[in-house]
Amino acid sequence: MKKIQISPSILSADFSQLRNEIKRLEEGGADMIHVDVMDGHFVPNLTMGPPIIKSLRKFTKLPFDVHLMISPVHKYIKDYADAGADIITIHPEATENLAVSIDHIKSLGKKVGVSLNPESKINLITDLLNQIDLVLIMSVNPGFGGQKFMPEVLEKIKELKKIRDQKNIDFDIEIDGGINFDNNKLAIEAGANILVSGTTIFKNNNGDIKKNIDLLKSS
Ligand SMILES: O=C(CO)[C@@H](O)[C@H](O)COP(=O)(O)O
Repeated sequence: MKKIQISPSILSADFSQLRNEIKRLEEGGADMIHVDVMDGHFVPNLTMGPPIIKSLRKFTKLPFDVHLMISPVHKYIKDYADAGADIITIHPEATENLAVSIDHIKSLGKKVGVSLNPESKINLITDLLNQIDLVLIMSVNPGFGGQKFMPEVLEKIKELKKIRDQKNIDFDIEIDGGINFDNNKLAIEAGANILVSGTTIFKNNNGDIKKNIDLLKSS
């Protein structure tokens, strides 16, 4: 079984204190830092671009797990790679040619993630799974933190895990959206090994990040 990892989403952090928030996440045992990039077009919200990632890069050695919710995405991939992203995750619907965008991310020396929205089917990526390092399953419609977990996506995770076993290939399964101390177990049992969480990590237990990360990891 793969090690369970936590990727806290800084969408729920105090933006005026991002450097300190990242330090708190590092001290609290985060395995990576999840950066939600939104363009107000692919999703109905605007967040951060490469300069913010670049300015934070020097303050942590943790990998930056960058989720690009932007369309068209292809021409911006290099900017995020140059800014210091370690994992670059894109949506199949946001690029004209998913295989070409995957190759581009690899050519920049970065790990490739592909994300599926709740309504997106696995067959969008089945043929490319052997090229992908991470599949990010959205358990909310992307755009905002603090939304309600959609349990129906657990079936998609089970199916992905089955395909991974059958094809004997290796990729991480990450889940994102509404993850809390009740559904973390369901996500892990279904096959997810990386949990993204914003609200639960930053807001629960008076913002005790270490406690919240430990609780999310224990299943
Ligand atoms: O990308 C998104 C939302 O679009 C997520 O990364 C959320 O930011 C996770 O936040 P919570 O649902 O845990 O509050």
